[in-house]
Order: sequence, then structure tokens, then C-alpha cells
Amino acid sequence: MGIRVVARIRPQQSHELGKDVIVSTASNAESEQPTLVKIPNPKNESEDFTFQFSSVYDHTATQQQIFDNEVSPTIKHLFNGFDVTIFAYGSTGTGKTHTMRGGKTLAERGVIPRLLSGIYRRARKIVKDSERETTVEITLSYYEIYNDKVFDLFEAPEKRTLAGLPLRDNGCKTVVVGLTERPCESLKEFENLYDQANINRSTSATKLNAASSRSHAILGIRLAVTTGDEVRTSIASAIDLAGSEDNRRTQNGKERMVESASINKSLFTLAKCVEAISQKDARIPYRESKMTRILSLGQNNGLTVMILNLAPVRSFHLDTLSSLNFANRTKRIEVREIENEPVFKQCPRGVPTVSGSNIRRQPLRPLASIVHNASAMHAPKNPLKQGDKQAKAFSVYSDRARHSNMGSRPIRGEPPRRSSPLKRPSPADPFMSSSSRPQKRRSPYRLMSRPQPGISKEAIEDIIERKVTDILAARALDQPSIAPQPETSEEVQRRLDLLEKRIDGQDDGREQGLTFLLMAKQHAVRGEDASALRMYSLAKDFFPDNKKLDVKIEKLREKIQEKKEEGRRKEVELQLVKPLVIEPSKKKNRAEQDDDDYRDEAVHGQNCESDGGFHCKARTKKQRSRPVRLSSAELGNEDVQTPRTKQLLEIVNTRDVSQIRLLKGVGAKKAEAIIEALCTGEEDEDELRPVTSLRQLGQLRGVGTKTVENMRFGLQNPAIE
Ligand SMILES: Nc1ncnc2c1ncn2[C@@H]1O[C@H](COP(=O)(O)OP(=O)(O)OP(=O)(O)O)[C@@H](O)[C@H]1O
Repeated sequence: MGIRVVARIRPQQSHELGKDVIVSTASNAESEQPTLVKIPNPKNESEDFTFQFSSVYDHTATQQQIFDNEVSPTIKHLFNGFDVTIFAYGSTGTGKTHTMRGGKTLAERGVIPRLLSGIYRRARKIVKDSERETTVEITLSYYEIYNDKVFDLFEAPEKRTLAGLPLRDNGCKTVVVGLTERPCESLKEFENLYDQANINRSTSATKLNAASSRSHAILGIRLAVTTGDEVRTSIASAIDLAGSEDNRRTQNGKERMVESASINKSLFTLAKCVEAISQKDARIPYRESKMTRILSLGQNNGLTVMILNLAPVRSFHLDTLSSLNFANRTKRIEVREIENEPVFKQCPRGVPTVSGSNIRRQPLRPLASIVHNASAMHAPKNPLKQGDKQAKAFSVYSDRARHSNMGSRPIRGEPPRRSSPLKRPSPADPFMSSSSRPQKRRSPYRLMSRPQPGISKEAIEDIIERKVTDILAARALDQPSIAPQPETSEEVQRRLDLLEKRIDGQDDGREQGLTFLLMAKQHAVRGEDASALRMYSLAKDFFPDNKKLDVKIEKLREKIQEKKEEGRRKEVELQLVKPLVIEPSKKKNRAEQDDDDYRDEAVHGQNCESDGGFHCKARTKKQRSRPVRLSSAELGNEDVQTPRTKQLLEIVNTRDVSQIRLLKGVGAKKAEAIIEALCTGEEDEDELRPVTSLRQLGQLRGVGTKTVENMRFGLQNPAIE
């Protein structure tokens, strides 16, 4: 079954009234509902391009209509175990967020709140009709991809790390490591969660949209329908993509430009993926951006609806044309109409359990028939109404019934799954395919037996890999000895699983280990020592001989222990000593410290003449308010450091935004940039490299000598202490 692409043309906005409307809709001879979008050829206005989609909605379409016709029919399939993906695509300011999220009034609510409302309604009905024998559990995750980094929208922005959440490949799909999953029992609860999370989403005003989404937002709704021992799980993904931007029109400033470049790059990669899929290329460049890595690897194994948002006016002409062309290619992608296998609560080992992190999905692939028919598609199949202008042949494609032979094709490394039982097409259900019989399962080896002329090297490798995986899977199923013993503890079982994966060569243990290391570092940077220790311990499974890791774990344990003891000691002290007693001695230390600083600066000032970049002078106490110029010795030499330099380096090496941002001339943004510069290139190592000299600090991207001078000078400010 193909991706269902529907177009929605938004109304003119107040500032567009009186402007030239160039996008129109039309119906073809067979249906009343418009299915065609018309737009003039920018090079020859007397000629129209015509694009055909499953449905087309003009400015009069209501939120209710879009939901009832395009989204509501997917709900029952979701409850039958099919994954559903609904995404809005279009250039900035065309109505994606309006369509997906919508407004606050009942009538203005968008696809997402309505979808949740429909899901809860159906869930209640199922539970009631089954007299509570069937239960439905709904869990939510919500994240954004901002500047190619993944951030959990259920977490407050202060908790974000610079690098964002890491991605991990898990079989055929990419998962976000460490994403919050929130059980959500009612629509009310959802509304609260969703509203709160949307505050965390990155939006800004641009010239083209007063509340422009600067990120791609992905809401995952996981459904687990349990009847007796059987659990049927499926996921609905509702995605509000950020809009592509022509920066000649946005007049974006520097920061918006960086976001815009990232948005455009990911959308360009999405377009390249779609192009590669429809060209049947062996390599689909989904790894070139996080958004495509997450999306193209999987959300499409089931039902997919793309809502193409368009603006009607001329100022969007080229953007609209480009979106229409993209949508035209997208609708040719076939996705497999396969439901998720139910699992059993007490399933034997070897049967995959379904959870957020291990549901297997598949990359988008074109059907052979689609490419085979590509040339036929170049000519419009649906005659236009009389009087309509003949469309440009190359831009019109028919959406009419095509069928897929892929429904029953087994997924690599997985037992064959049932294809959709929903086969009879009906106008009320746009997702039913044309065949009325359930498709037969096909042996995974059948593909192998047929000679395939002109087969590429990549295809051969792919077949070999599939064969090896099948054999390994078959072998694993034949080996009762590896079934778990009932008394095996969870921890032992986990370790056995990891070991088994490594022996089978099915998992790159190093990659997973590095992910744990990276997370450990992120926790350590945030000062969350206990979580860091847990992550390091998990990483240890992958690097059992790494002595450094042992030392790190040991040190962290000691640190946590010390902290605990310190805490206890402080508690006791607090009970015994008045806090005010501390103040005078603290002040005295500060004064002593200042004196030391001046003495050090005076000594090092003697070496200044040879330093081309920095000049320092011995100063008297009266000159304190002027920034201190630094000697080359101080800049580069780890041994010659004043207490203040040491203090500065210590602060920087905490990699703690809250501390670094307090330095003079730094602020939150620069602090983040400094930490990012410190973390760059460390992903593959298991050691944090400290900055050991001011010169090194000054060489970090975005810092420079002036900033170093300022930061160091600012240490006189008592606020730092
Ligand atoms: N169908 C519609 N009816 C009424 N107003 C609409 C409609 N579609 C969009 N709008 C209005 O147009 C403006 C831009 O819409 P929206 O913010 O949804 O665009 P967007 O595509 O999400 O933009 P960006 O990619 O920049 O986030 C908003 O003020 C929105 O209310």
C-alpha cells in the first residue's frame, strides 16, 4: 500500500488579502471530492501544472473534515496492531502546526488532540464491550529534533544536554536512547502533558510566521491491547515537521539562519531519501540527518498519511511547486501493510517482545511494480474535465489503485508477519487495499531461489546478509538449551543476552558500549553521579578489560560515598553551629586570595614583552577594576598558573553550564558553546580531557583571548565564589 498523500491549501492570512491567489483545486471526472491541485508554471504563466493526490482540501476545509476523512479511519487499524504514521509537510507558514496541533477551541483542535480523543473513546468501548477482559494501555513519548539533535519534550529544557539524546540502531530501526515514556490514562491527562511539552518546543518568530516551529516534533502514542495472555502493541506517530525556508524571504538573523540551515538540510535529505527510494537506489541516505534516520528507518510499516500543507498566494510560488514535487514522489513510495505480531506475557525466549525500544520497523522501499510502471506514470491516467487545461505530463501522476505484493514479504531477521486483513476497498476506509484475500506467507528462502538478472553487488550482499540472519534465527529456534531457566535472575539474563548477541555478531557491542559511555559522561557533566555510575557500569559489560573504566567507576563510587558522608557531616554541623559564623572567615579567605592573585600577576608581568598577543602589567590595588592582560607563560604553561587561573580552569572543567555561565562575558549561550567545544571529538573516548592552560581555553571555538581575559578578570566578582 502506498503512502496516502493529501493536500490542504490554507486560507489567506489577513496580510495576504488582496494578493494574487495562484493555487486552485479541481476534481477529476470520477469523484466529487477534489483530487487535483493546479498551479501555474512559473516560466510560462499561461500553462498550469496539475498534481493529483488522494484528496485535496481547499481553504474552506475544517479541522473536523480533515480528521474525519484522513485520520479517524486509521484508528481501528491501530487497535488491530498496525502502526500508523501521520505527518505534516510544507514550507514555513503553510499550516502544518495548525493542522497537527490546531487551536484551543473545540472546532480548532487539530489532528493530534482529535486522534487521542478517538483513541481513548475506542479504548473505553473495547474495555466495556469485553466486560473488562481486554485492557488498553496508552503510553506517550514526545521529542523534537532541533539543529539535528534530539531533545525530550517531556523534560524541562534546563535538563537538556548539549549533545541531545543519542540514537541507536536496533535491528531495522533507530531508537532514541533515554526517551521518557509517560503512561497516560485519559484525554485530560494528555492535554496537560501535551500543552506543557509544547512550551518546551523550540519556536520563534520569523518574517514568514510569527510562531514558527524551529524543530521537527514527533509524538509517539504506544498502544498495548491486552486480552488474557496476548498483548498486541502498535504505535501511532504524529509528526509536525519544521517547514523549509527560503532565507532570501525570511531575512533571518544569525541564530535563525543556523536553525534554518539545519531544517533545510534535513528536509533536503528527506527529499534525497524519497528520491533514492523511488529510484530503487541501493543506498538510501537516511543516515545523513537524524530526522531521516528516525523516520525512514521505520515509521512506515503500516499506514502512512502525509498531509501536504500549501499556501495559496504567489509569494510562496516556488516553495509550493517544490513541495508539490516532493509530495508527488512520496506518494509513489510503497510501505508494507503489516501488523505487529501479538506477544504473549509468558513468551518463550526467542520470541521478540514488543517495547518502545525493540519494535522492528522497516526502511521505506519502493515496490518493483512501481518502478516498473514509472514510465506509465509519466502520462496522466485520469482525464481532466472538459475545458481543463492539459497538464504537464511530467508532473502528473495517478494515485489510482496499485497493489502491493510486499504485504506478505518477510522482514529480514524476523518471523513472517501477517499482512493486513483489511482488504476490501471502500470509500469510507481509504486505507483498504484492492485485494480481498489475505496474502499468503512467503518463505524467506524463496527470494534466494530465483535467479535475478543484472543483480547489483549491494543486492547480493543484502541477500547474503538476510540468508545468514535467517539461518541464525532458525538455528536459535532449534536450540532449546539456550532457553532461559526460570530461576535465572534478570541481571544474569541481561548479561547472557548481551554475550549472545556479541557471539552471534548481530550487535556491534562497541557501539552500544560507547552509547552508555556517552550517556555516563552526560550525567557526569550534569553532576548526576549516581546515574553516571550506573551508565559506566552498563558500559563495563562491553569493555570488560578496560582498566581506565574500572578506575573511573571506583573513583565515582568513592566520590558518591564522600558526598554522602559530607552531607551527613554537614547535617550534624548545621545542628551544632550557627551558619553566620562561617561568613567572616570566608571573607578573609577571599581577601587573601586576591592578594595572592596580585602578587602572581606582578611576578608574571615581567615576562610580558615577548608576548605578541597579550600584555600584562604589574598592578596596584587601585588598578583592580581594569581587565588583567595575561602573560604568554600563563597562557600556555600549566606549571605557571595563578590561583585565579586555576580557579577559572577548574570552573571550565566542571563542564557545568550553571557555573560557566556565571563567568564574566559568558552567559548561557556561550557557556553551552564552550561545553560543546570541549565535548567535540570525545564521543569515541572514555576519558574527559580537561583544559589545562589559558591558551588552550582561548583556542576553543567561540572563546578567544578577549573572552579568556574577561572570564578571568570577572573572577574578582564575589558572585562567582
Ligand atoms: N487552515 C487554516 N485555517 C486558518 N488559519 C490557518 C490555517 N492554516 C494555517 N493557518 C494560520 O497560518 C499561520 C501559520 O500556520 P502554522 O504556524 O501552522 O504554519 P507552519 O507550517 O507550522 O509553519 P512553520 O513551519 O514555520 O512552523 C498561523 O497563524 C495559523 O493559525
